Parts: sequence; C-alpha cells; structure tokens
Amino acid sequence: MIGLMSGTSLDGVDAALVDFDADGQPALAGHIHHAYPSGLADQLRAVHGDSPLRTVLMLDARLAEVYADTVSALRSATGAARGSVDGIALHGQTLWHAPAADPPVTCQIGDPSRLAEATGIRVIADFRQRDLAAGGEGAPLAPLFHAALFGCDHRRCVVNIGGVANVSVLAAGGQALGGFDTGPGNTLMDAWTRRHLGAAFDQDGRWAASGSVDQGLLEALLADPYFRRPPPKSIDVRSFDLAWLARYRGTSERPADIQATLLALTAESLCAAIDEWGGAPEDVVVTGGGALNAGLRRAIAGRLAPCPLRTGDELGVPASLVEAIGFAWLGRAALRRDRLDLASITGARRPVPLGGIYPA
Ligand SMILES: Nc1ncnc2c1ncn2[C@@H]1O[C@H](COP(=O)(O)OP(=O)(O)OP(=O)(O)O)[C@@H](O)[C@H]1O
Ligand SMILES: CC(=O)N[C@H]1[C@@H]2OC[C@@H](O2)[C@@H](O)[C@@H]1O[C@H](C)C(=O)O
Repeated sequence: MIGLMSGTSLDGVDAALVDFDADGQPALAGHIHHAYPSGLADQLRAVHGDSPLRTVLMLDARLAEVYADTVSALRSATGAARGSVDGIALHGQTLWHAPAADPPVTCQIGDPSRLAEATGIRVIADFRQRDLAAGGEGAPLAPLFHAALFGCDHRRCVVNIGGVANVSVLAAGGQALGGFDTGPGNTLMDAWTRRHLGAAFDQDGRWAASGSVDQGLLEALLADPYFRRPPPKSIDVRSFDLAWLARYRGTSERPADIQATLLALTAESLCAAIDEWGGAPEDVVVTGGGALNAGLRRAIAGRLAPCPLRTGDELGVPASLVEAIGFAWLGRAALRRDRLDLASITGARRPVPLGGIYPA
C-alpha cells in the first residue's frame, strides 16, 4: 500500500510504500518526499472560502498530477511493480475544515479518479467525510494508527507536529483513548519566518533562539478559548494565522522575540493539553516535521520533564513519515471494510468505514 500525505504545512507530499503483516503491523519498504512545484503552495495558501470554483477545480486536477508524479517517483525509487501495490491511500490537500459549521464540512482536494487513471492503481480517498457524516469532527484520524504504530504496555501520548499539532492518548496495552488538535504546530512559526526571513521555516528554531519569549504576549495568545475547550476538537489551519496573531501583538516587538514566543506557544499549548487530557502518560512520542526542529523539541522536553520525550525515529519510525504510513494503514482498513471506532476521539456516533474506493 502507498500512503500519500500532503499536510497543512503545504511543503509537498510525503509518500510511503508500506507492507503489512497479517496483524496489520506496518513495515516501511520505501519513501520519498516530493516538494510541491514552485508556486503551487502559494496558490493553495491563497484559497479561501469565497475563492472561485474554477480556481478550486484547477487545483484539484493539478494536485492529482502532482500525486501521480509522486507515485511514479516512489515506484522508481523502490522498484515496486504496479501490480504489487494494493492501492494508494490518498489524504489529499485540506482546503477547508469546519466541523462546527452548519452543516459541518471538510474539504480535501486532489482528484482521486484522475490519480487512479494516471497510475493504473486503485485509490482510497475521502477518509474524513464519513466520520463527519457520523457526527464526528473528521479529524484527527491519527490516534488509530498511532495506536497501531506506537501502542505499548504503558500509558503514552503521541504528538504530531505538522502545520497544526495533534495528540493521541494511548492506554497501557495500546488502545487509543482519545485524540484532538492542540492548536498551532509549525504554521505560525513558518508564516512569521516566511514574512521576515523569506525562508520556508526556521531551521532548528535557531532564529527563535536568538530572541526572548514575550511572556505577556504568550499569556494573551494562550487565553484563546480554543485551548481550554475540552475534546473532541479539531481546527482549520487558518484559525491560527498571522491575522489571529495581529489581534494580540503590539507593533514594537522585535521579530525574533515574536518567533521565540510562537515557538513557546506551540510547546506550551501542546504540553498543557497533555497535562489536562493526556491521561498522565509515562512517555510522550513526538512525530511530524516539528519533531525535526531541535529548538522546539528542547522546549517541549523541558516542559514535560521528568516525563521523557522520545522521537518517532528513536522508536524505529521516521518522524516525518508517520502520517504517510498512517494513511497507508487507513487504506488497508478501508479495503478490509473495517468499521473504525472513533467515538472517543472525533465524537463519531458509531463505528463507520472510512474512505471511498476508486478502482484502477
Ligand atoms: N529542521 C527543521 N527545523 C525546523 N522546522 C522543521 C525542520 N524540519 C521540518 N520542519 C517543520 O516541519 C514542517 C513540515 O511538517 P510536516 O510535513 O509534518 O507537516 P504537514 O504534514 O504539512 O502538517 P499536518 O500534520 O498539519 O498535516 C515544515 O513546514 C517545518 O515547519
Ligand atoms: C482537517 C485536516 O486536514 N486536519 C489535519 C491537520 O494536520 C494535523 C491536524 O490538523 C490533524 O487534525 C489532521 O491530520 C492528521 C493526519 C489526522 O487526521 O490525524
């Protein structure tokens, strides 16, 4: 199974070729990262609720081509024959996520029909829709595969730090007890870095480390009601953008101090959520692109101590590939027609099958 994940950071596509044993344990057989072609991330970032349908449909088709190129590059890198791949589990690109709207909606684009046609491999997509239809938030879906990948004999939290950060709460024995979005992951730090340094991200939080946390601003940001709302809960990445930051920020702060404060915001909101709803874990595993940020890892580890912080890599799963492997896991579940129980995570009313199947 191939898992394709393109997340809210808009940095490109993570692709994982995954084999499963009879118990559903994944083994990574190969992977690539395919950066979005120049300009595409900016086009995606510019989409908003009132964007013309034409713009959205063009991006839907364009992304399917990018995903097909990604699958082709992964097959070349691994030598995987078309016939040996059971399917492509496609997350797609989230454009809009509004579980509290009436009716609730979530939108992931990247046309699965075109991808099936271009690759000759069946595609499994639209994973979030059925959960939403069953009364769930539609996100996060990660706790189920976090349990399969990282469940163990003690209480554990698994954190994904992408554009948005989410946490999964695992019981001793590995069962997923809960999971929710904790708030911003890398999104605000990335946006601030793009604005002031013209770079995609703040490598290892070095720029943040050159500034000082503005405690007053940090407290004001942490007073946003989202952080105190009990789960189930999930967010659109735009809920925490530079316009949100501008509502709290004075005009005189140094940009590096703001960056230090944004890094502290990600770390503190995440750790406070674990304190409150994490079930007193014996360790915390960090995954996602944010796990590669040494400065952010230090801030989280310092705040969680003495509870140990481990990375996905330390446990044998590359941190930046967990979501792509996870979607392969969800693709396998869809082909098996498993009904997945997300009641304690997204709030879905009953176990439902996730994902639509687009035959080759
Ligand atoms: N060495 C590094 N230093 C700092 N930040 C890093 C580093 N490597 C990766 N990142 C961060 O990780 C981000 C990419 O993370 P990832 O691929 O997990 O996001 P995503 O899958 O788009 O997000 P989501 O989980 O929200 O869907 C980059 O935008 C950057 O902020
Ligand atoms: C709507 C949407 O795309 N949500 C993503 C996003 O990225 C992180 C966080 O917000 C999480 O809720 C989710 O992705 C992961 C894979 C999930 O569903 O668990």
